[in-house]
Amino acid sequence: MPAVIEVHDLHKRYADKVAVEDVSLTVQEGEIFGILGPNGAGKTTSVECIAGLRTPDRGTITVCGLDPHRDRAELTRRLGVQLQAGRLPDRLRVAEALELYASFYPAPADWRGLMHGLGLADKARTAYGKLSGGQKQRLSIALALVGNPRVAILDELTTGLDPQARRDTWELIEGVRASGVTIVLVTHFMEEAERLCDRLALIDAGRVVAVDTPAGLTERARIEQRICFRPSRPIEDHLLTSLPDVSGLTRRGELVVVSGNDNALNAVTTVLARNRIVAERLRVEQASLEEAFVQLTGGRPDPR
Ligand SMILES: Nc1ncnc2c1ncn2[C@@H]1O[C@H](COP(=O)(O)OP(=O)(O)OP(=O)(O)O)[C@@H](O)[C@H]1O
Repeated sequence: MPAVIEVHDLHKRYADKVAVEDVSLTVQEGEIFGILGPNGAGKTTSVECIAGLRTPDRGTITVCGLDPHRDRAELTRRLGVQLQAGRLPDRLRVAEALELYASFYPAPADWRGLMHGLGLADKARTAYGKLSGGQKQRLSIALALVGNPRVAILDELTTGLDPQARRDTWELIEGVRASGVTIVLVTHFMEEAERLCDRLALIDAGRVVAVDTPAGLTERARIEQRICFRPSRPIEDHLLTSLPDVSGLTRRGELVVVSGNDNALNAVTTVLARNRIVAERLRVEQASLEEAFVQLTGGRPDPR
């Protein structure tokens, strides 16, 4: 698959603050590429440089073979951008904004279709200043897509949306990807990253700490599984902690929680069976992308 975005050694500082220390990444055609990281990691600065909205201090960027800074006008026709701080004049109505933006492009998307797809049809005549935060957010997504871009950069796509609107937006984005658009998605939501992204870059303190599929990142963090159960009869800890596949055991009330490697479940159930103990309410908790995030970046995802 050809690369649509290539970033090498990106570096950007604001006065005395280094926002991006060293970011290199490649986005392939047709993929949804996620950028994940704690607050202040440099995600927005990186995508603003990719979109040509900021000039890097160092490093090279190409988007569809163009230099985002030098070839800005040319790139605008191929790139749709939804950024965190997007704002429109308060009196501009939803349909007017979409029609206006569509008129900037040689081959725009069907703006009415986008308006319907994003649940804004009944707000067509509502002024921007009267929209709720979630409606403004949906309009900014529609405006990013109205030019029929080859590449779309979406920064915090669903922040501020309720769970249903968030799921509807995910479906819309999957539809956009199916039509061949390459998408770069900055997100704080692990569920969103897992559901939508083919690959993810984890950024921490201005550097890329890992690039992988969501499953690959989880695996890379080598997080153990946890086996929780209520023993039908008392069990002594050492029967389980002495197993080579088990690394720890804690108790939560009546529940026993055993952590260990991939084989721990097998080993634990064998010991239980041998001791005629039934594991009631047995549950295996797998590692999550969120745990991988915490382990790889040392930070917590912002739950906004
Ligand atoms: N215009 C600016 N002037 C000065 N410092 C800035 C500016 N924009 C961002 N920064 C700083 O640069 C660093 C990276 O910011 P950036 O917005 O790129 O991070 P982020 O990963 O997108 O964060 P968030 O998840 O909170 O949106 C932060 O420390 C931020 O305070």
